[in-house]
Amino acid sequence: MIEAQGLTKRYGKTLAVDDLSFSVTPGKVTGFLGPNGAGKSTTMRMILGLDNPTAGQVRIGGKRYHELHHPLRTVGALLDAKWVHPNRSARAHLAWMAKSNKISPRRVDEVLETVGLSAVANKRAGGFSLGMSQRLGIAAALLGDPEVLLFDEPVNGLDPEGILWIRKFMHRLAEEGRTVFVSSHLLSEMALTASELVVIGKGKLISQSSTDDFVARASENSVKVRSPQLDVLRDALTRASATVAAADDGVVVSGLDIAKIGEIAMDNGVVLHELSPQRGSLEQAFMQITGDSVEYHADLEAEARQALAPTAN
Ligand SMILES: Nc1ncnc2c1ncn2[C@@H]1O[C@H](COP(=O)(O)OP(=O)(O)OP(=O)(O)O)[C@@H](O)[C@H]1O
Repeated sequence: MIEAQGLTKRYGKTLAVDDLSFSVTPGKVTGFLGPNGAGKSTTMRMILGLDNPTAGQVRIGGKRYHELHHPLRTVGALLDAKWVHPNRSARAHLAWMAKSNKISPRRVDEVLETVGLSAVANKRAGGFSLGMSQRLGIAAALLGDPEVLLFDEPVNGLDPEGILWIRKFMHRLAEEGRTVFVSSHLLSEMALTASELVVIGKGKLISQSSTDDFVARASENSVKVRSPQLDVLRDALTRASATVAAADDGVVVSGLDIAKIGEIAMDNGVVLHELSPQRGSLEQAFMQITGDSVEYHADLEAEARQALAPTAN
């Protein structure tokens, strides 16, 4: 469990993180999203005690990072996959980390096996591909068998196979009951990986919710309708103040809920071939909620406006 309360970080005039409160619970993959410069890396560094908050605090399992007796046994992190001595082998790198953190050397071969690097364990890490380096970084994060795992942009630059591997691996860690907190720019990938989202903009919290709710709240409520009597239906729906737009082989209706559209069709003796809710993508939701030049929706409007407003207030 990670809990941030009023977390704030100022670098000179830049307010990188601004009164941020959120929680990340075990047993799920929680995505950490925000436009460039939103403050994600700064937040992760504060969680890991690499940066001190200007105000507020963040706790892991109820403790600040500096209060943890064996930090690597509580929280593991992948921040920079290339952070490894290039001439050291993968095994030597992990053995050095294990030793300096009083972790059993047996764990080294276990984690190499877990991330599928056993066959190259004695090869120079400097010669690793990005995907292999990411796996080595993940192995290092797993060394202390921690309950909490943080990954900053773990799929950046990976090929589809590498991305799929990371996605499945995160799911597995969450299924084991761990707390998995992962930032990424790849929204479509995040939609498949994370069931929960913390979204920030300009250092402030915009939303914390399930991924499904985030997309649903931001997507305009619209319904796809197909019918052999579209003209009759279009007139009836328009009379009921719905907006009807042509789409492929049918129409997309907004302004009425799906049940009402079905009832209007029935009242007018219209046969329906399709009546289905339309869902936006995480990309659309993200652009809508974090972009400056768009109309915000429902209850997110006030939160998003506030979060995206200039910070000099
Ligand atoms: N050490 C630092 N000194 C000064 N300003 C910093 C420092 N680290 C971050 N910042 C500033 O704080 C803000 C947040 O940066 P941060 O790297 O946390 O954002 P981010 O969401 O991780 O962005 P990206 O996705 O582009 O990596 C930015 O305006 C950045 O320029």
